[in-house]
Amino acid sequence: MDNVCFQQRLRDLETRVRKWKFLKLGLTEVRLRPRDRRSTSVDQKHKECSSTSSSPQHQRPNNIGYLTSPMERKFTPLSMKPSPSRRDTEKDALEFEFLEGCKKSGVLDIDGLKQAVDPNEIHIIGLLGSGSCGVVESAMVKSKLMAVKTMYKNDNKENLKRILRDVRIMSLCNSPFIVTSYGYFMFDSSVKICMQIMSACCEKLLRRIYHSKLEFFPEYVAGHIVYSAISALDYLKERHSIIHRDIKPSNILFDDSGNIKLCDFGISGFMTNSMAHSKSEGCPPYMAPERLTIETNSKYDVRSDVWSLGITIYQLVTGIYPFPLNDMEFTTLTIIANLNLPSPSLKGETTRSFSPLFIEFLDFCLRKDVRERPEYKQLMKHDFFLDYDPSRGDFYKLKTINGNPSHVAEWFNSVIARSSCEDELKPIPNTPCVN
Ligand SMILES: Nc1ncnc2c1ncn2[C@@H]1O[C@H](COP(=O)(O)OP(=O)(O)OP(=O)(O)O)[C@@H](O)[C@H]1O
Repeated sequence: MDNVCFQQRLRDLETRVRKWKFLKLGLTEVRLRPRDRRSTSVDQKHKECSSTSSSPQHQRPNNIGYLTSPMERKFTPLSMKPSPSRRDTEKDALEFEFLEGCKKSGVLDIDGLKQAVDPNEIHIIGLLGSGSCGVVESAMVKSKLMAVKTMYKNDNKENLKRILRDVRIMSLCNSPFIVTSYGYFMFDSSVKICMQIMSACCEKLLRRIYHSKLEFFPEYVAGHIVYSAISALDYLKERHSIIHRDIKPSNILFDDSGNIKLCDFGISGFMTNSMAHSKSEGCPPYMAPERLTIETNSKYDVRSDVWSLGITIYQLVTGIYPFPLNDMEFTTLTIIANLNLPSPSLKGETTRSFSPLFIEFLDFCLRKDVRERPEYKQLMKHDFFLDYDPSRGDFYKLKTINGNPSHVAEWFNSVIARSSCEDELKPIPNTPCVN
């Protein structure tokens, strides 16, 4: 018998028994909802779990119940190991990548200093948000305030793929428009990514604005988001041949100095010949028409992220998700995918006025027919994008004070000051990706 496989199975068995003992000891477990693509900025259940403990050792994953109890599992004796020809080679490769990744586990690069960190040195402070793959918490590590994303590993191949992709892409990226990773920890049943802490995502801000009846995102803030997001997406494409595939309000983050960065690479993909070749999941209400159409959903390019950014920006400046949402997600997706139905446009917007340049830019992003939708390089030549490019000197719309983009920071801090953090938990009616 292949020694590596035997050891792997033994390790799996040990892990299961350990988790089973853990459950038998009577520690309470809250089962995670079945996987869905919904992400909420703050999940009350997780908040309760995380606030009870400050040690990561006691932060038990809350999804282990239904997937790991040996009582519910069909146990395959070691002698019945599938023959090599029937083995899932992709899963083996992922397990191998996981084992390789373990070698760098616990080595954090904090402010240019690489250091080995013990998991006990992660002191959790509070919950920042949660998504379909795990929770994000603020934590103090070696006197540095960080965001720590914990993703729980199970036997599902897609789950492992997603975790490894997030780790790999976060470690690769070095852009001022992407959240910086300090390093990661890999355990038998979970992975923790330590990253730069941000103040709030656009979804949280939208909820605060909506419930406190403030003005939705002003055009100049939208311009700043467009500039930062397209710069990040173009960097991912040009430098690493990566497509994000999950652009939506909860994956665009602000810090209180007004910087805007992308996060969450769990469903990003590597492209060949500039094309993505996987249907992969995403958040359907933000998916481009070509990703919702059977003939084209396994061959699309970065222009599908341009669409998702367009929908996100439309929602931020109007407060409205531009397609009718009802119980039937299918109906919404059919409307998006139907090229004969009109695209959303700010032209018809009567409650607020926007510049013709902004309206035109968003109309380009929201062209339903992908062949008519521009790529990043074309969008980066558009005057609306150029207005927010700081390297354009006098033409730069956001005049800086002492080198700081003060306008965005001022707007962000005034929204936070004039709204309540409880509002971050309250969904907005007719908006996707909320609980
Ligand atoms: N670096 C960070 N600093 C502060 N908050 C963060 C950070 N990263 C993530 N968050 C918060 O946590 C939320 C969930 O994070 P993330 O999207 O990475 O999780 P996920 O499980 O991959 O979710 P999704 O279901 O959207 O794919 C974000 O919407 C954001 O509010």
